[in-house]
Amino acid sequence: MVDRPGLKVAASLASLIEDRVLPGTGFESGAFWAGVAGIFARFAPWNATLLAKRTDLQARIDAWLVQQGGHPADHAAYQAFLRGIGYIVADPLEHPTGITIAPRNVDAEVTSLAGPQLVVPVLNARFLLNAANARWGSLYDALYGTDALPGPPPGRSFDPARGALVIAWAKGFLDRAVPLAQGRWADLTGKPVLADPSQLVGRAGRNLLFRHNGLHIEVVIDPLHPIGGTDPAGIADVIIEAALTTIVDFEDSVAVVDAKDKVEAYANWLGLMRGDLEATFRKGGNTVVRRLEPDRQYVASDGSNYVLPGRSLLFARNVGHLMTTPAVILRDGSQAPEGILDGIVTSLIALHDLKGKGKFRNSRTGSIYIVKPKMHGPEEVQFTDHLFEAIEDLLGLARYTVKVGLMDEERRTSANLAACIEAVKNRLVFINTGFLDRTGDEIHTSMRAGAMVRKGDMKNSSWIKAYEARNVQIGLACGLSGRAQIGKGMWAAPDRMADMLEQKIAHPLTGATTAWVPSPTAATLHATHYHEVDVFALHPARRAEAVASLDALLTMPVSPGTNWSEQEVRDELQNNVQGILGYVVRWIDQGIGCSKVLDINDIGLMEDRATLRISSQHIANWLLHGVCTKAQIDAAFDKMAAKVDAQNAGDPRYSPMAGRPESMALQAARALVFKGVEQPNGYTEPLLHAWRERVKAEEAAEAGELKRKLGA
Ligand SMILES: CC(=O)SCCNC(=O)CCNC(=O)[C@H](O)C(C)(C)COP(=O)(O)OP(=O)(O)OC[C@H]1O[C@@H](n2cnc3c(N)ncnc32)[C@H](O)[C@@H]1OP(=O)(O)O
Ligand SMILES: O=CC(=O)O
Ligand SMILES: [Mg+2]
Repeated sequence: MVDRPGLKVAASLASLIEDRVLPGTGFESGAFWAGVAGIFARFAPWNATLLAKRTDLQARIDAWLVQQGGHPADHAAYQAFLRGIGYIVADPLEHPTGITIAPRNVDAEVTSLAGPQLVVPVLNARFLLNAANARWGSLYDALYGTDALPGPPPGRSFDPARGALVIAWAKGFLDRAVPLAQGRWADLTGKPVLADPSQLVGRAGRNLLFRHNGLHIEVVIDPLHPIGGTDPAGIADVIIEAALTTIVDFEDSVAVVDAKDKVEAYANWLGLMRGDLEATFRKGGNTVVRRLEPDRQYVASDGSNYVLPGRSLLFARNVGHLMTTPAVILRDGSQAPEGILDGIVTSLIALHDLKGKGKFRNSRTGSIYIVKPKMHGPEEVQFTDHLFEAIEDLLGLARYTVKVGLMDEERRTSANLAACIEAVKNRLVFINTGFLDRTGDEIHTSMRAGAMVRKGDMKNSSWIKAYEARNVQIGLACGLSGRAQIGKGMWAAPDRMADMLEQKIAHPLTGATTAWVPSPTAATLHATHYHEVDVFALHPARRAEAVASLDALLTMPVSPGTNWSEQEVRDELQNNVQGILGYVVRWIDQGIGCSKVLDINDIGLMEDRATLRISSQHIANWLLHGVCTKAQIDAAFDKMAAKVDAQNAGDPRYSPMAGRPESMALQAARALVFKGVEQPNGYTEPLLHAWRERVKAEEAAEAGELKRKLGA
């Protein structure tokens, strides 16, 4: 650690900031750190007070539910109780003036376009670059390489029958998005004549650029290409605008526990904001160097240049208010709140973009986009608003330059959504239903109400339907249409693209202007939904709907009975335990924060800290209410440890867990379940961090020992 005015800062972080971030921003290091110390002095105690309030409210809810003897039958009494303890506050939409958000200088990707939002873990430069470049994706590749179309997965050599299916699908899509004046794209043999010629907005060589619902589609015409050569119109590919926005995730998809990890994360964000991030890796026997794509150049019909962004608009998801970081130590010797540090450093780094110091532009309108997760209720959102004001003052930025994406993923936020929106109304750029964290919080908040329904049945609960509907309805009532995104949650089955194509169209149909996808391929396929549905045209009808009731939102997913068979209980436990172990073992032992983990049916599911929160809270709930015994959970851990070991047998860095009670990963996984009831809001971070730090300390000690031996 090195001393800086009012703080101790990890040497690696001080060096990143002073040697690589501050130069070019116009800030001098001493003044910068003094300003940072001032922000911590003001906001760290406030942050602690907010966390204490979370604990206090949860204790009151627990006590009330115990006193009621479980799920209260009387909705009115429950609401009155929640209002009495300050869990529910006054709804600004009930005020005659209502609220209309008013963010300024927001990019078109957020205000007036509807399309996919990709999420990418910040620690993986190869994925980060791929995500930023996922603004454009090949529809042919996305269809050919996934299960989007029927038939066996493609092998090494080109399968012409599958190729024909791909082309038929893509041309069917063009028929709907860019219809021809006569006939179908499949029958085209020459130049297309469009039903609406104004859809042709540019050309690049022979390629044609079309626009539909604000999104672009480039039809690649190349008769010399192996595919184009066999196509009657010479069409070699259909490239579509895909991930309009991407969230660079510092939160639930990464394992960041110390200064070294934080510096790596911030350095990658710096590379994105400066435009010089590179990743070199081996793929398919070749060395690949991946960089950010430049903007795309076309010629409009009047001969002028038509330039389109080559990259997705990037947001940084900071961590929430809960955790602290050893990267900065405050004057009283305590660790700094990590969310405050993230806010300061990610904004500071984004100055490189704002001041035009980078190779490319991220925000063309001069905004910094930060997603703030896991906030509980309006006071916590207001805290973020004030923190961002202080950061703007520190960095000499105009008020409301730093924008916020508000995750609606905790119950107290859903129950007070309009008040939360009001708290950041001048900087709000999205609301989003993070249904995974939200499910974890649903279980934890009502832990004492009774045994929850099975995990798979959660999606049919009345609370989740009300939650999803209210988010859109309240968003529209607060004027988000045309000003900010209304977003839907993650498609957590990255290999199930046929299912995604079938189901995720529901997101734009409900009025969402964006929805999360786990990969560039998923972004390309999901983008087609925003051609099928003109989301903005649906908004007036959605806006006219009555907002789903608060009572429905507050209805707890407690099972009406617990007479599950022994087999059903075993299946439920094993499914949850397998997900927990498969995810935790990589987090703890290898520092991997987001994984594709096989579920009990061998389907690879995206697991992150939010899905872990659900699984661990669910088992903790069933144990608390006697649906299962500790012995049954132990048996599930024994059986699934062996299964997860077998699934990872090909990984040379993997340490088995079965029969090894000393495995730190296994101990962490067990603690998440057996100490689940007492975890703050059911979060998994405190235990994950503690165990990962132990593994890192052990590895460092072993490395030191080896060095000593080699030196001796
Ligand atoms: C509840 C929440 O908070 S959800 C938000 C947090 N979740 C996420 O961020 C999920 C992001 N997605 C991912 O991390 C990954 O897709 C995983 C872990 C789910 C699967 O990863 P893998 O098993 O390695 O994926 P898979 O082998 O199918 O594909 C890898 C290829 O896809 C690309 N890819 C996969 N996901 C992404 C992504 N999110 N962004 C960019 N590229 C990606 C990789 O770059 C790689 O391509 P390359 O070889 O050309 O570099
Ligand atoms: O962050 C997203 C979620 O679903 O949780
Ligand atoms: Mg979340």
